[in-house]
Amino acid sequence: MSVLDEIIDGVRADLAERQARVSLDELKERARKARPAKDGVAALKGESVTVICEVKRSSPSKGALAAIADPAGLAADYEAGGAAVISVLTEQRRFGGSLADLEAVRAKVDIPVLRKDFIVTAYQLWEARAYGADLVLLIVAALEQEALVSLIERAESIGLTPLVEVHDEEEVARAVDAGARIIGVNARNLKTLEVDRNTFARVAPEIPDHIVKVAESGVRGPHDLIAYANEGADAVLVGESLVTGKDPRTAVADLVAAGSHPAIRHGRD
Ligand SMILES: O=C(O)c1ccccc1NCC(=O)[C@H](O)[C@H](O)COP(=O)(O)O
Repeated sequence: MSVLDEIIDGVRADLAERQARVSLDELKERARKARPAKDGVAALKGESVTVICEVKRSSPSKGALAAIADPAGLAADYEAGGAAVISVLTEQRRFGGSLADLEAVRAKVDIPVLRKDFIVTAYQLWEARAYGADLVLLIVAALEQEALVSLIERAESIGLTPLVEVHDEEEVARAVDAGARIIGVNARNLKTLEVDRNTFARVAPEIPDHIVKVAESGVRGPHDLIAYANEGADAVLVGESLVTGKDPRTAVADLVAAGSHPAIRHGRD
């Protein structure tokens, strides 16, 4: 069984517990009262390369990364540094996240918030909206095509912007066919956990121009952002290097400054 399959087994077990406690109708009612969702595409596509900053306590590949007692405070630092979107990992078993983290972050920042999890049912989309998310991650490798199409449509219909994650050319074709407006190319293979920063350069040319392109994982600092930008990234998603660094606000500001540097060609020349 791959790491991704193991994670999803755990996600399904935790999901069943939540579904037994909270009805879909209750979630929908809560979602209706939530602040209207912000536009994820508008937040990520700009003149400069934008930065999605992640609240990530631990990971299957590295174990414990950072205690993060105050996820909302960390998110506020990210926002002050110039982040375009905050990514909140809500998976509990392997990443130490929760819906409470999502809710706390949403209450603190004004920029859009991404629910980063392993979404396999519409119930999780309603949870995302009910707890204040504006975007949701949908992982192509975790979903049959019919489910992917249906979750993208449902997400859009309730105001969520899906960030559709791929790792190879075949998954790009599936994401495009399914109607993705934002595609994230993850340098991390979720089945082996290997990180290959060449993945974006190989896979991104298959993504049509009108789709927002996000380079995910393995960004250690401005030099990696500049490399991804020159390969056509509109945005980067950064977790580990921010949560393990000493000064997240300055680290984000350095990334944002690199993203607007005139040396970046990024289809703007
Ligand atoms: O981070 C992991 O080990 C991981 C393992 C299995 C599935 C997903 C995983 N991470 C989710 C992500 O994609 C990253 O948190 C995100 O792209 C940020 O990556 P990084 O900057 O390398 O922390």
